[in-house]
Amino acid sequence: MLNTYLVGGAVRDKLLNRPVKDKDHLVVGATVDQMLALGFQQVGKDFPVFLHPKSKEEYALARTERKQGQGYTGFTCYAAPDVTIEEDLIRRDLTVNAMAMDEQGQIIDPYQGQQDLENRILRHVSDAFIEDPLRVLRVARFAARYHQYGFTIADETLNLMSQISLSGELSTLTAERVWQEMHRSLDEENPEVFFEVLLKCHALEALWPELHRLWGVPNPEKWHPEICSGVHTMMVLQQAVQLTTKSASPSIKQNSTIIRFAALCHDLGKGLTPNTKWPSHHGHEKSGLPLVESICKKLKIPNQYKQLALKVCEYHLHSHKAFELKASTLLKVLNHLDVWRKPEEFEAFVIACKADFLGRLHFENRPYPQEQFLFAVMQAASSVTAKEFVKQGLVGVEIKNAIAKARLNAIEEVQQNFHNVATDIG
Ligand SMILES: Nc1ccn([C@@H]2O[C@H](COP(=O)(O)OP(=O)(O)OP(=O)(O)O)[C@@H](O)[C@H]2O)c(=O)n1
Repeated sequence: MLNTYLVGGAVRDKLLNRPVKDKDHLVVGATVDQMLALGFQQVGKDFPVFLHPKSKEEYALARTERKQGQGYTGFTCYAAPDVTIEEDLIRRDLTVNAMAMDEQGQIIDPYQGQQDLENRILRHVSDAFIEDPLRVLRVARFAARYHQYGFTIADETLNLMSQISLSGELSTLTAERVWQEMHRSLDEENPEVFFEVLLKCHALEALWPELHRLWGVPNPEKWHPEICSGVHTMMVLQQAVQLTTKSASPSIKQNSTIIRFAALCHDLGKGLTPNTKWPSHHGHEKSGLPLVESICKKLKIPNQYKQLALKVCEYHLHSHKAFELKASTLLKVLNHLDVWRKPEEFEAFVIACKADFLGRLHFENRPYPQEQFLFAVMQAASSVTAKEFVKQGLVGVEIKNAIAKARLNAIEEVQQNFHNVATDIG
């Protein structure tokens, strides 16, 4: 009979009454050969992890880990029947992740994880915490996820996270791991907490200087009572969360992390404004584009994320000023956004712009009639297609010109219909 325990996130989330996604099991006192003889399938390359023959859940042999080399690689692990459960649990990142549950449902908790769970504290288990720089990002992500329950990070743990960040070790993490943590954080209810934690522990400046530069960059008080561009960006991110959950359309929910990423990047250009020009940021939409490109390249971010982020960065002010734009400018923007081929991306674009508008102190509950207007403009313009002009016998460039003209007329009609709304907000 194997001596197995449920460990890690499954125990933590069970105690928090949250749904358990992955069940990880720990096996104490067994050998690789015993596991194979019982029909388990070995999957781990670096240490002995197996899949259960029926449930396919993960079972890992108890192990200790020592860091040998630099960075995220360079661990030597020792897995053998004499490794105790306490020895396995002490190598883990947080006390709330270092609990085990035996088959009778009894909790094994040598590092006071339950107490920290009750006190809503994310605390490292031992000094070995600093051996793994990924933990800086993991703890920031857990802080974002459990913020809703009132969790905060213990001061000593935050100090260790600063120590790791300032040591330069974060640069040893692969792009994929970093993006995985950022992406998972964007999917949480309070992704802004992820970035705020990274700011506090000096990881933001090490990982994304383009984003870090926004803190301390002022905006005009009239439009941005919160003043700081970094604070504004965090408020926009939170608005993007609100707009991509609950009552959002299925396609918006499906693209929620793409929209949130675009919200995060929309004002990067403000970090480049010379301080002699503050608090105005003329041209920040264009100057932000290479910064968005650079973050996406560094993290090897999927193309869909980059495409929307670039569009929101370049055209968010056009969205806010939609009622003041000429029909020809509106048509140009629709062309740039390629709404004819990507209508769903346009919906995502408008939501990200709306998050920017609402993500300001005291603006949170304002209406954003630009949303309805832009959809009406898009729909009217999209309803014009080549078909009718082909029927009339037009060919080549004549068709192109006729479509453009008809689209302009359609947009002007929508402008007339929205005339009252436009004068109200003007
Ligand atoms: N860098 C890491 C990665 C993992 N772990 C340990 O391995 C467990 C399982 O890791 P993982 O599945 O990545 O995380 P979960 O805690 O299960 O969290 P999530 O809900 O995000 O999957 C963690 O609870 C933690 O005990 C760790 O100590 N340090």
